[in-house]
Amino acid sequence: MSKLRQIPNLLITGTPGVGKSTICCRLAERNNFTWREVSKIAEEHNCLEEYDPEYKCPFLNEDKLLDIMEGMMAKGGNIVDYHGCEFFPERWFDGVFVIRTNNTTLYDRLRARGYTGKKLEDNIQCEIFETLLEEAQSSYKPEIVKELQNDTEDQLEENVNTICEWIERWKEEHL
Ligand SMILES: Nc1ncnc2c1ncn2[C@@H]1O[C@H](COP(=O)(O)OP(=O)(O)O)[C@@H](O)[C@H]1O
Repeated sequence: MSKLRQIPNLLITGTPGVGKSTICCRLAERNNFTWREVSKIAEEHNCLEEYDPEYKCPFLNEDKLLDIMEGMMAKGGNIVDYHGCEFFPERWFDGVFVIRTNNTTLYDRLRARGYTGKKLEDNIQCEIFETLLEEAQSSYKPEIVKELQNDTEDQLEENVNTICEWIERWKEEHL
């Protein structure tokens, strides 16, 4: 599938609060790419099912979501934003960026978002145990997975520049 694409598809993943949306929004603007917020797509297309009382969030019907997204991904130019990565088809992505944040910074961001109790603790643990990094490394070829630290405004700027440069390089290599 990637051979048919003239512009790449990217996956921006990481624990909630690491800065995925912020990065995706800037990337989409600078590159004229489409930002695909998976949680929003799932909500808009009724892919969310019964509520999980423990995690205070609904279950995702992954098969239904993938069917809906398949057509969107065909042409390239998509930036997919989600706090999970193992259930997407590997062929969808040319680059997978795992965004990381140090624990105390992430704690403050999630508290500011209103997270408390188990939900807060589980997300901090997810970051400490590098869950999303491992998930990405076991789901995609190592050469397309990159880890980016995103604690400060300077790093945010740097990360957006790094990904923009990566996009330009990919385009040159796939002319
Ligand atoms: N590099 C950064 N430096 C400072 N604050 C940041 C940075 N990246 C994101 N933030 C802030 O952290 C919060 C969570 O970011 P967000 O993009 O919503 O994360 P995610 O989409 O991964 O859940 C937001 O308030 C955002 O403004």
